[in-house]
Amino acid sequence: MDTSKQIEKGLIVSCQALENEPLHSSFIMSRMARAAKESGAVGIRANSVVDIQAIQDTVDLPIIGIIKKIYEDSEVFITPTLKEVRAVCATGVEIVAMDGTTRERPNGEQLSDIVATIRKEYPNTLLMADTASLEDAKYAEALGFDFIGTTLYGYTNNTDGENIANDDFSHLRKLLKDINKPVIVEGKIDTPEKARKSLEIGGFSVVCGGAITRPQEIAQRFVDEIALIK
Ligand SMILES: CC(=O)N[C@H](C=O)[C@@H](O)[C@H](O)[C@H](O)COP(=O)(O)O
Repeated sequence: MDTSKQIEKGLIVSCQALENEPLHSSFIMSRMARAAKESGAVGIRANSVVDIQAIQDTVDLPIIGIIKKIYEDSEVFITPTLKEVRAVCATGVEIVAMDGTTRERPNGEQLSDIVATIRKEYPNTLLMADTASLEDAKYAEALGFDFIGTTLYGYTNNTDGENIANDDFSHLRKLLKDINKPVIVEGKIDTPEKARKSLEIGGFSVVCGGAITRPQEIAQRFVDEIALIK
């Protein structure tokens, strides 16, 4: 089945727990993915080859695969170099997501070269650009990405402190005006209402992570609310 059709107007659940998080475990991430599927999610986003493989063994939903890796010489950390992009593609995921900002990449690599190489080596893998700004999104669209994600809005120096829901989703609205490729809304979508709004405005699909799969974030919201009565 066509991956785009499968994920259109649906919920993609990001099942990620880094080494420093309580649920860091491929087994647990695979169970998170199963729970997401049982709830009607249409796709999964996952970090690392081992997590992707565990999830592939557990659910038959399309996966957006990434590898987070820190390099000393760059702020880019989501599937930053050709090496990680290749490793994600080799798992057979339907979509590989990578940093799609205009920032300098590790080892002086160019995003245009990575895209050209991967299109040749993995012509069937769809490419998603994790962007932070309208400028990034235009750049990624020009490079031929299949999906533009809002993933890094609020997470770069020039967007620090921003939130996708601010000002009635003004950033998303601007993107949708200027970008023709499908926009996947991701990052800080922490309520069902925000997820619905993202799609009503014109988002192609919506990715939710922490609000579903990071219990420490979920519990914190309860604790913070309760603290208000003291
Ligand atoms: C900025 C960054 O590192 N984002 C990562 C990208 O894969 C994940 O840590 C997020 O959980 C994911 O984007 C979903 O977002 P949220 O958890 O806010 O729903």
